[in-house]
Amino acid sequence: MRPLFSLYPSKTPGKKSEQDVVETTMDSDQEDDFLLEKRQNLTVALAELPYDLVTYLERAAVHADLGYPDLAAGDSYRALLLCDEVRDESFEYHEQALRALESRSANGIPEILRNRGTDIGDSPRLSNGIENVSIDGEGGAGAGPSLSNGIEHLNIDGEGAGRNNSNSSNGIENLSTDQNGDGRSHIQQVLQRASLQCYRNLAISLLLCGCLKSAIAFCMRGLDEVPEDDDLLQRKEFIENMARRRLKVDEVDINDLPDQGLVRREIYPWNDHEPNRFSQETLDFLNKELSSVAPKCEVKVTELPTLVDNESDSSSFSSVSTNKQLGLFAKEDLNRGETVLDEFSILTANNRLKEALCDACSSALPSLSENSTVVGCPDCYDTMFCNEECLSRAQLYHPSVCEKDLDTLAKDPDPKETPNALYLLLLARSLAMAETQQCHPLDLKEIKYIWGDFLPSASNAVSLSHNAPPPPIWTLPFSFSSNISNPLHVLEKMDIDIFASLATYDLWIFNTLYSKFRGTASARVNLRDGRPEVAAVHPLWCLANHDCDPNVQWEWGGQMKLWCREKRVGGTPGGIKAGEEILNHYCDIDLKVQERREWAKGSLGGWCMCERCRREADEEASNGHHVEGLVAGGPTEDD
Ligand SMILES: C[S@@+](CC[C@H](N)C(=O)[O-])C[C@H]1O[C@@H](n2cnc3c(N)ncnc32)[C@H](O)[C@@H]1O
Repeated sequence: MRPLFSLYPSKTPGKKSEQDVVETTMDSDQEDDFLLEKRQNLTVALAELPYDLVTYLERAAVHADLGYPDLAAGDSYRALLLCDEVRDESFEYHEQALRALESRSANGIPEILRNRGTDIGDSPRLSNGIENVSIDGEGGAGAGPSLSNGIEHLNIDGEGAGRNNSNSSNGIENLSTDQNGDGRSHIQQVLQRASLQCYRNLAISLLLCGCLKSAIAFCMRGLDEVPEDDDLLQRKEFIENMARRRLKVDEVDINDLPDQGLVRREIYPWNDHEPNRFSQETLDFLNKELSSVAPKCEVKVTELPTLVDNESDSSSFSSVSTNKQLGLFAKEDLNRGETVLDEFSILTANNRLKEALCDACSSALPSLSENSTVVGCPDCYDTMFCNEECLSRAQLYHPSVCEKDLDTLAKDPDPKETPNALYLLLLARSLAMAETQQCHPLDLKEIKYIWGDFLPSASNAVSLSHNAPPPPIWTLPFSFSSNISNPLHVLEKMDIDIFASLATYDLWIFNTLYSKFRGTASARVNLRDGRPEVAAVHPLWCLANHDCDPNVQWEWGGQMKLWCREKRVGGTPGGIKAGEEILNHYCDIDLKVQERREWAKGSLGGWCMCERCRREADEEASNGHHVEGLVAGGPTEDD
């Protein structure tokens, strides 16, 4: 694994020789181990000194070197918030943040904030180490942006082509280091350097995540503070140029810039909450949970076809490769119409502000007639539940959000923001569950064992070599607001100290939660306008795999219910024999094969390869029908 970019200045001047590249490759594992250890030490340091913005900036640099620009942005944003705390005496953590900065600055400007011109000699590298971010192949024959995730293959080139590399040109160097030189205190100077560094970090790291609008917004905020900062000016220009090409416009309106990017979806190397999903211990736990919810079913390890998203990868349907996952199986025969699973979950969310939905299970509230079972929370006026049972279940999350003014969060969103808003609300619910139960969010039993659609860290890594292929396409949707600012806003509303709670509420934890929700949540649409309004994770229901010829049917009211189908597709009688897999359906099975497969690309992660899909695709092909998406050059992710 190699870093995508560096917020630290590199000590190596000039371009790498071939030998350097080989040596770097050979050492990259050791380098990663070193960086991971450094990350761990900085995380421990932050637990001890949570208001130390310098340590946040140090960890941002390590995250960047490890190739996680999203995590670098998260640390830089917390550091920026701490800059505000230092600046404003009336802020809650002012004293702590000021004392931490004073202590870190006692021996001069902290290393991470120093001008690196002296470190790098004649190197054209600028003090933040980004040096020269260029779009691969730009200006070359036929070359252009190559990735759909907004990163577009950013390369670091050792030469500062066409840039003003003067050490005194980037704003930071213009600040006097003389304690009394211009009347400002030493601390104020350190603070100004720090906040400028935060803006620079946020600009480049959010750009690398594909969040161009937020990246440029931070450039502009930084330029408001230090208008002459060459570095920010260049980043802003770079983003504008990239946006002009992507949007194919001459003038860029910041409001039109893309802000939804993609980041790495993986079990982070330091995540020790993720269980071995195939261990006997996990299976025993899940089967115990299943015994009351689906007494005739058991969870087992199974092999599923590895889903692909184009014809060349799936050239022979007869030789489909498989991968190990979990699935739900019948332990006993199940008759037609028989209930297979009946599951309640409090991991639900709804995005309607004035809709009469139960806060716990998100089903429509019964009417408020004389004998209505509807009850309100005795401590806050607005929160309603179907009945006493839902109120009692709500005690597993509601106390930490009761009267906390979170009712309007992500409600009635802009239609194109609806899925993100629902995922944010699920995240908020999981944080409330964790806080109320005093449990790490990743250890909640509703979350710990669910599928996250993670890729191995190695396949997410980005090479820095000059000859490297394009970086991998990351798969976890990411935006500054959904992943960084809004979760912190939720925590603040819950009166949680966002600096002192890193062990439970760090950005990598939010990303892991989002990965799991995106892999398992179901949504319900409002029948009046067809828009998704409710989302939920049912941790046992979501163990059942998809098939376009399902043997069960599902419905989600207050509970998620699965029952055995009367008939299979094609009219054969239903019924499930002991040992057979419970085959759920995630899409409308009345769609044609190509439509189902288009849907599955987004939702399953590739073309559905179930027996029915393969058979119908073969039939269509032999009838000479063009099957959309099954021909080379068919729709891509960008479409
Ligand atoms: C909700 S989970 C289902 C349970 C999952 N197998 C587990 O281990 O927990 C959905 C994921 O299961 C896999 N999956 C479900 N049905 C599949 C199918 N018919 N073919 C291949 N993979 C499938 C896909 O990876 C999908 O993203």
